[in-house]
Amino acid sequence: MKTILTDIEGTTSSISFVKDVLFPYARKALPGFVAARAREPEVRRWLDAVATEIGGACQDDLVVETLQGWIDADRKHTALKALQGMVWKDGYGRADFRAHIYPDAADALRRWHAAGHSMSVYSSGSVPAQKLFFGNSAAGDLQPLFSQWFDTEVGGKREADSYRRIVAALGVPAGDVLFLSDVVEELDAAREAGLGTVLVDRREDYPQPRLGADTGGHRRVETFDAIDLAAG
Ligand SMILES: CSCCC(=O)C(=O)COP(=O)(O)O
Ligand SMILES: [Mg+2]
Repeated sequence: MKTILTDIEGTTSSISFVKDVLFPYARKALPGFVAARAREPEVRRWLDAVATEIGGACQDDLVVETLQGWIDADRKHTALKALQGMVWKDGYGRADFRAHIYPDAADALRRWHAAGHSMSVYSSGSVPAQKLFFGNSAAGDLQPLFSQWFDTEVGGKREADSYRRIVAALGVPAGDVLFLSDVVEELDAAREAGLGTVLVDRREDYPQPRLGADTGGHRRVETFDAIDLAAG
């Protein structure tokens, strides 16, 4: 029985939804969110982490500007991702948007779950953001399909040690885990840790198909329908 570990952006869901809907929402809402909630310990902790990184004690306004710059640069910084998740909670709560999921991904996830495969998520988005994402998807509440959730608090997605830690937490042999991602460097790190890998190369996100050397030797599919769990 395979254990499936999946990335989100560019894999189950479109890059455009994250870049064109979630990021602008967070960018706009951040100043008001920080003004209203900066004293809450879980918010303060991450604001302070950003302040430390940019040189120590500074006004929250500067921290907000820094975070907005990181959004524009698509930095996968743990503090930014944690704060984004808190901001998006309001958006999902008010039904301002629902998370995009490719129909083939939603169908396959439901099918694999019904067949008894264990499924987990590893994304740069914070664990609370991941749960909100799948709990409020355009295909309905998919959160119950997943058993474990991992973000960059376990380590960077391009580092083999992160996958070793995930495999230890999953409690199965590395070779029984299949990692799905749109990023070859992430798949390289997972393969180094002994996981099986599939490059999800979606035409909508990557108009130029990645073929030959560009696949890094990973199995390549364009949709989840083409993923053969029996292939090893
Ligand atoms: C699930 S939160 C929204 C996605 C996000 O912020 C992100 O950075 C996704 O990166 P991924 O590792 O899923 O490619
Ligand atoms: Mg991705």
